Parts: sequence; structure tokens; C-alpha cells
Amino acid sequence: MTIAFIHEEIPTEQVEQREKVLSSLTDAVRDLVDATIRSTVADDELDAVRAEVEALAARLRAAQLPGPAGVRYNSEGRSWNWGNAVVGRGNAVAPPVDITHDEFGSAYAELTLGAAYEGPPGMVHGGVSALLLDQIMGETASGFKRLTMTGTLTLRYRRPLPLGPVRLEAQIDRESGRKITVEARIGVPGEDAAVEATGLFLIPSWAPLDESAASWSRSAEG
Ligand SMILES: CCCCCCCCCCCCCCCC(=O)SCCNC(=O)CCNC(=O)[C@H](O)C(C)(C)COP(=O)(O)OP(=O)(O)OC[C@H]1O[C@@H](n2cnc3c(N)ncnc32)[C@H](O)[C@@H]1OP(=O)(O)O
Repeated sequence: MTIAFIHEEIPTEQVEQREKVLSSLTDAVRDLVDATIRSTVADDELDAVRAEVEALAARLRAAQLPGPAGVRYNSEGRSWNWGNAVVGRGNAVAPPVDITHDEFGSAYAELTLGAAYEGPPGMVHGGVSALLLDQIMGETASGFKRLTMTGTLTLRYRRPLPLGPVRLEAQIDRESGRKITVEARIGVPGEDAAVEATGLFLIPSWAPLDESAASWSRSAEG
């Protein structure tokens, strides 16, 4: 099965304007999620809020895509993936992460994980650590110059990771043909890693080894 990217000829300026407005709605929805989890208001107030939230969802549903957002690109090389589960600018379920890459095959990100990402009491859910690690490792393997997919991800959970500020780091360890091995970690900034990861990322046999000459490039694909 091939992975299809959608060519949509929207000028970059308009994409960026839309992304800005959408991101700010997403931040507000994330805040709503946190407020919902932690709210202690009375039941009838919860009920009143539910009615208002349903009305807001109906307004957004007035014009909808027929399915998921996909990954789109224009002929200026701008791409956008607003539904992505980790870096989608329109996805309030995605943790609020911005990944920074350097030209030497390394990447890092710092973010704060709140109540929506809890697993053990007060701690980050192990699946959320895996989600974040998979994305930063996949982006590192790809370097936004080739399509890579997770083949095998091995995680070692060394110590519980408290909710709050976290730092992720990833770098390419080695590569051979279509196989790229990436090492990564997540932990409290300045402390030993809570979770260490090794991943084998594969350039699928149906994809080119190098797509940097393709008509689209990075925003934060996944
Ligand atoms: C400008 C352009 C930019 C474009 C791009 C931007 C992207 C920017 C960032 C992306 C960031 C994403 C971050 C999230 C990443 C996900 O979440 S990806 C979703 C999760 N992963 C999947 O769904 C993958 C599902 N699996 C598959 O589709 C296929 O099995 C694969 C992985 C593509 C491999 O299929 P294939 O290419 O047909 O390879 P195949 O011939 O079976 O095997 C080739 C070799 O790899 C080995 N191999 C195959 N599968 C595995 C495996 N799972 N584990 C270990 N070894 C394996 C084989 O043993 C074989 O080895 P050799 O015999 O050659 O030594």
C-alpha cells in the first residue's frame, strides 16, 4: 500500500495564515481538554458546558473534509499535515511539541506535558513517551529528504517520567541502504533519561532513496 500526499495549490502565504489561526484554536481546545480533566465544578455546570461545546462542534462541522487531513503540499514546496497525531497544528490531541533539527542528523524538543498525558499517577503515560520518541526519531531518520517509516522501535523505560517539562533528543546512529538506525531519549531536562529508544526506520521499497529534489519539502511531515 502506498502513502499518498495530496497536491493542493494554495499559496504559501494563505497556508501560513490558516495555520496561524488554526494553531490558536488548537491551543484553546487543548486548554479545554486540560480544564475538563481538572474541573471540579458542579454537575449542572458540567452539563451546561457540554451543551456549549456541542454547539461549537456543530459550527466547525458546517464545512468539513470528507476524511482525515492527510499531508498536503503546494508547488512552492510548502507542506502541511495539520491532523498529525504528534505535530499536527490542528490536532489538540497532539502534545504541544516543536522539533528542532540540525544539519548533522540530530534533533531535540522541549515541551510541557500536562494532565492530558498522564499514565501512572502524576507521571507521563508510557505510550505518550513512545509517541513522541517515534515522531522525533522518524523525522531524524527522514531529514525531510526521504520518506521513512518505523520498522522496529525498542524502548527501555528506566525511571518514571513526571508530568511537567520534558526534553527529547535523537540522532542517527548508522544507516545502510534503506535502513536507518536512530537513537533517542526523553527525560526531565538536565536529568538522566527516563526512556531510551532505538529504532530502525525504513525507506519503503516503493519510495525513492532521496526525495530532496521532489516538488515539496518540509513543514513537519509524519
Ligand atoms: C521531501 C520528501 C520528504 C518525505 C517524507 C517526510 C517524512 C517526514 C517525517 C516522518 C516522521 C514519521 C514519524 C512517524 C512514523 C510512523 O508512525 S510510520 C507508521 C508505522 N510504521 C508502519 O506503518 C510501517 C508498516 N510497514 C511497512 O509499510 C513495510 O513493512 C515497510 C516498513 C515499508 C517495509 O516494507 P518494504 O519496503 O517492502 O521492505 P521489505 O522488502 O519487506 O524489507 C526490506 C528490508 O527491511 C527489513 N525489514 C522490513 N520490515 C522490517 C521491520 N518492521 N523491522 C525490521 N526490519 C524490517 C527486511 O527484513 C529487509 O531486510 P534485508 O533482507 O534487506 O536485510
